[in-house]
Amino acid sequence: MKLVLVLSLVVATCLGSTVRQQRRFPDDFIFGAATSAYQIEGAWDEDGKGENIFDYENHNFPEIIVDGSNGDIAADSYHNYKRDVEMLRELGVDAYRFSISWARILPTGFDDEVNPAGIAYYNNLINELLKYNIAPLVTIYHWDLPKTLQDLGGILNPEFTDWFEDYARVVFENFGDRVKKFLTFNEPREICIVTLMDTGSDVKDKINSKAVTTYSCAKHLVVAHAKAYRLYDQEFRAKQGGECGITISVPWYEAGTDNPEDEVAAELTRQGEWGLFAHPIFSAEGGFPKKFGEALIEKNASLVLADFTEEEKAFVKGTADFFGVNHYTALLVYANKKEIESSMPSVLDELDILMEPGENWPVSASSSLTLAPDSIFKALSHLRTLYNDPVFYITENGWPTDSGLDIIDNDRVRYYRASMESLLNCLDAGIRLKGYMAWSLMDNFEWTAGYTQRYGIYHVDFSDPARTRTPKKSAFVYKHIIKHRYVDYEYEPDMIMTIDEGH
Ligand SMILES: C[C@H]1O[C@@H](Oc2ccc([N+](=O)[O-])cc2)[C@H](O)[C@@H](O)[C@H]1O
Repeated sequence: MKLVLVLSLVVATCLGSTVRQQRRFPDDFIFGAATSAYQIEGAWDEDGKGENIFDYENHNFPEIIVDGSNGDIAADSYHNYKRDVEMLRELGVDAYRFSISWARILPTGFDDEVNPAGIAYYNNLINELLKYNIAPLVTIYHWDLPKTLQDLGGILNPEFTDWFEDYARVVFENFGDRVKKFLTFNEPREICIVTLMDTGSDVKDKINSKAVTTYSCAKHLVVAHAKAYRLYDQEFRAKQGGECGITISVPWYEAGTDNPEDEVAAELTRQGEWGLFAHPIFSAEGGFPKKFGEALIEKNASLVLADFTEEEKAFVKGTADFFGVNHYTALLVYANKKEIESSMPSVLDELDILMEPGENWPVSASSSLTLAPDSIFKALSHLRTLYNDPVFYITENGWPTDSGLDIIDNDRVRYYRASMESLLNCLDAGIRLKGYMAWSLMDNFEWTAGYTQRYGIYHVDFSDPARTRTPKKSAFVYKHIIKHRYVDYEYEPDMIMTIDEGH
């Protein structure tokens, strides 16, 4: 009897692990890789491109960047786009997420002067992708605002919403016949809470007025998004047949203990960090998250949450065909425990909250970025409940390593495999997750970290004028997952890259 019990336990355990190992991604799950214009293109002033805020900042204030570098040449994708597409074919991906440089197609930021060379560049890239059945997923705005518009107040100018709508029209008109998925903005949270602080001429003033700045920025940004979405809906969708969404960065904020106060603090953090941007678009209520605003006021905050008018709420609500999620990491949240002022100004500063990674979570080359357990699943489960089960795409997810030759990037492989398990957990739970974009296709200019952090699954030699690209171990492992639709922990690549049939 005992023997039978032991045997059935062994069989059940083996079956359990076999089942776990063989969990598969459905055939229609979209795998891809992502980049953004300023981070890879280079050719900063070539063929009529206008200056953007990063050209200006990084040329004039190089001390902001860890290694004093800039994106003038970056991975030189402006001249290497055919090699980029070849890499995508090697990987066997279904989609490529890239962004349009606003100042490359509209050098002054306004739509009265369109740069034909800029349009031609993106046409060439899109056509090259389509030649090999790789679907373009286009981000309209990935942070690189034309300098001319920044000089007029940038996103804080209420007219920004019209400038963006005009720009989006040029994008839909020129590329929408072939591009079937658009993202209006990449990461409003970072635009309004982080990069807004880095750009423009008077950084200190901006930090002083950070709350007002964050809320106006958030409002202008989601209204601009809604204008572009409604424009697509009314003038382009019927003939082009595509979809339009937005990408929000969603780190997972988890209560540090079972204490209900920590759960309240965690939810306030979620709402203050990404709810400010997701709630107006995806919630049934619309506008800024009410509970978050009330909590701020209760704490005698000096800030008052300036909400949307009823008309604005209705205009913005429901303006996304899908929810793009950039997800990298998680933090544990503790109420009433803040010991130090955080270096990054935040609308949460008024609340007494401590956030830190879990003790045993592996840390990457970026100290704030750790491998947190099952955080994609936790984040998407929560978003699904809050926002009535939207369709999701993971539009970025990746792992930084230090600069250097990290071709055998085992840490990145471990991270990607953990992410894949978390994606499969989402699919098992019935979350409507349709695709995943690895950040990044190749090493690139990592904002204030310059070239000191590498996220690529292809290495780029930045000392080589040709910017030679070499696949890392993670590229082979990702390719294997895409091809076989499951995570094979036994797989050790031979490191010889080829293009398989069909691509
Ligand atoms: C590496 C990429 O980073 C993206 O931005 C973020 C934002 C927030 C987090 N986070 O963990 O909270 C991670 C990355 C950005 O969109 C992309 O351009 C890359 O730089």
